[in-house]
Amino acid sequence: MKLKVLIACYSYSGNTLKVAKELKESLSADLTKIEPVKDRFYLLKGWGALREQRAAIKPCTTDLHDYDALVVCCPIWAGKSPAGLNQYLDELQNVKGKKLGAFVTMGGNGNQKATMQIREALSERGMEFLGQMKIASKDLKSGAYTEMVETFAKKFQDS
Ligand SMILES: Cc1cc2nc3c(=O)[nH]c(=O)nc-3n(C[C@H](O)[C@H](O)[C@H](O)COP(=O)(O)O)c2cc1C
Repeated sequence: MKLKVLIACYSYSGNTLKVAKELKESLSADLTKIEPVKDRFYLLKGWGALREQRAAIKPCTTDLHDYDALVVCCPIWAGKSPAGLNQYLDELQNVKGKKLGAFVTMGGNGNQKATMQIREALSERGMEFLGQMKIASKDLKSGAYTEMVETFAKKFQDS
């Protein structure tokens, strides 16, 4: 069965959005952009993420009523997910019983907690976690991310 997938993408400088657009093509998915109402200075971005804060976001698709699956994606900030992304997770509706995936883009290759944060927050609300992907800047530069996207997409094609 072909899943109807929503990709919810937070991207500050475009890396995550670039990957999200490729996944969108691969899955014929819809894409909604998560954008903060206010931009914050670099250090406050990191601090908000580190402290698992919330930050107001502009209207976007938060109701999963018409979807079978959700892929949440964002950059890593201070090892974690941006405050606006955390806010988005809180605002999601009709998540129970739906499939979930998460991916992050990041400068380095560290032990990043963001995909776990997304998984935990939404598994608690009854979503079924299908998989994750972590894309480093070097994967974006070399083009290796394309194959990673195809492998990740398969989890949503075969369900
Ligand atoms: C405030 C801030 C904090 C960051 N913290 C990390 C980090 O802890 N680890 C890491 O690997 N990259 C970190 N980065 C780099 C971004 O995760 C990386 O460049 C990402 O691909 C950006 O995605 P975007 O272009 O979609 O915003 C940070 C970037 C910013 C702006």
